[in-house]
Amino acid sequence: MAENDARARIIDGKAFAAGLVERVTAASASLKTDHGVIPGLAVVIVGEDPASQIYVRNKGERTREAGMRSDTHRLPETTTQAELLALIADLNADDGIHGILVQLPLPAGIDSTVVLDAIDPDKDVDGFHVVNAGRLAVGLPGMVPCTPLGSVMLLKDALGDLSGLNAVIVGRSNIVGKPMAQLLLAQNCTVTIAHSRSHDLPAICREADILVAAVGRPEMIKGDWIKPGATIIDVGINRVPSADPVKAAEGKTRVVGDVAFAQAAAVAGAITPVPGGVGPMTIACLLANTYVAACRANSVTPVSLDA
Ligand SMILES: Nc1nc2c(c(=O)[nH]1)N[C@@H](CN(C=O)c1ccc(C(=O)N[C@@H](CCC(=O)O)C(=O)O)cc1)CN2
Repeated sequence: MAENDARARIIDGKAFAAGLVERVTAASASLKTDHGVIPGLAVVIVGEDPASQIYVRNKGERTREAGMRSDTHRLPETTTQAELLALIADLNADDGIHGILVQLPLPAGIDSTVVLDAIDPDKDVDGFHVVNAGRLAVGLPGMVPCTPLGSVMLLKDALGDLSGLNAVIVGRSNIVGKPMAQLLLAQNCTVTIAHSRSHDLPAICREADILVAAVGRPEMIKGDWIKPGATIIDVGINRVPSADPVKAAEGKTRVVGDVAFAQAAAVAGAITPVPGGVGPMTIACLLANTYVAACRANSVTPVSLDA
């Protein structure tokens, strides 16, 4: 089979995310009608990072389209940590705001751990607060990080029951790798977290029924690292020069994942594309978390957002 003869099923994260957003929109409308509550999300961005500006604009648009309140706080690059913490304190105290998100990365000089841990854990719709990491680890209800949450939704939709499957996660970040491991453990998978220092990474990956790539290295995971029929979740979003040398010389770029897609798709059973796989689930899950936070703040039982 030629390298680009894809035979894996393509997991359409864009379509799944659109369905989830529809369900969140309907649930939020009922929350307003039945309880007079409009979910409110505050997004804080510091500095001018161009990619972050786009993500934040998209979050604002999606939030308003879902019928929620959206406040965006754009702070200059020169903002001090104390000023940012003061804004977070105000948002923590604002009863109309149920979700607070500080866009990452933050400028050098601001300690993101201190900032994220200043957010009220019940408003921490990113699920990055240490209290939410702890809740996830011990199986208590909390806020679950959006990218891992969306990835598990895609896996359950693709495979049904995940019990007993071997899951290998490549990447040990606090915002993807570690919470992904907790979520897959909760689904009764046998979980391995591998990383750049793991010995014989290809051999570890070849054991995976479910392979989650979250390393941030363009196309690092090759086709011969993949067990035939495995399900691949590619969390990577890497901007690289265009494949067309003329366009590349003009500075044009394209987005690729952490997995060499064509090679992997020739071996895997199912795979998320980049773009259009896990990425769209991140914002859809952010809206879902904001809806759930608004329900909890008003002692309302959230409706199921399952498909
Ligand atoms: N506070 C947070 N900061 C950041 C997060 C986060 O979840 N919380 N994640 C990323 C950025 N991000 C959202 O903020 C994000 C990135 C990418 C996508 C997405 O849908 N990507 C598209 C491709 C986009 C492209 O072509 O450039 C896709 O995969 O289809 C959504 C959200 C870092 N910061």
